[in-house]
Amino acid sequence: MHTPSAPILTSFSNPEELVDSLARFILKAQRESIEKKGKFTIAFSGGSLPAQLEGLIGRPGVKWDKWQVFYADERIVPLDHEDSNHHLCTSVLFSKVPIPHANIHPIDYALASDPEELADAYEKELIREFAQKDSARFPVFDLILLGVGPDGHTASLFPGHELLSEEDRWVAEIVDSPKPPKERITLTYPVINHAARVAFVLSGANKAETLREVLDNPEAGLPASRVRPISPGQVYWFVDDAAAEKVQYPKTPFKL
Ligand SMILES: O=C1O[C@H](COP(=O)(O)O)[C@@H](O)[C@H](O)[C@H]1O
Repeated sequence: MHTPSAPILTSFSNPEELVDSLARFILKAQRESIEKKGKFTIAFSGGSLPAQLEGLIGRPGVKWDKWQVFYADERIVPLDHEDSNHHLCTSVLFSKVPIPHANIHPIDYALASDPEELADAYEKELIREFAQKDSARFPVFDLILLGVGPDGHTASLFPGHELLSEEDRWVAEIVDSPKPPKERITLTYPVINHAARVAFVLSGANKAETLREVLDNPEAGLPASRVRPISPGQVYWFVDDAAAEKVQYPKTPFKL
């Protein structure tokens, strides 16, 4: 009944085409969400992802005032620190578009000395946006944008980590991240897998082996393989040809 749909993989031969198609995809998701609910809820990752979003800058039709932006994961560092995903997204995208400040939801760094409290506070921020936790078991993001590290981690869900089996919390802290900085928060699988859409964005030959393992060998259970939104949710992969070099998984031409 709630069997996840198969991931949709699209590979692009040039970077401009990837960036433009991703922006068009996001715009369509935004349009559908605003038509239904009058707003667009989206979660951003850090790493290499924000640079792929430049197709949104200056694009007609983006209703920035309707966006509610959260982070799929965040490093527990000051918001203007070079390791902060919020800082990265702000410098690459948010500072260049007319998004109201109040529509962006960063972590509360004042709680940094207690990562669990910080994660709980971020969960409360989500509850305020999405409804009471009791009435809505998990929030349904309109779109979650994810990257994948070479080890197959996504958001701050790392291979072999106990957080991979979190079933209850919306947001969890991690204090032993194998990739620095050690202290972070992350959306959990129940949240990611309740999203209406999840889009992975991946580029470069250094991700080719990871993509092969994630899509051709999901039984290995790498964190990115476990992202399978329940129906009618859908997971999309936007990759370049270099990243797609080794994968056997069938590719689908891009269409909106
Ligand atoms: O640490 C992180 O890594 C992942 C992957 O980063 P990438 O640079 O290999 O794309 C990223 O998606 C996540 O948000 C970040 O905190």
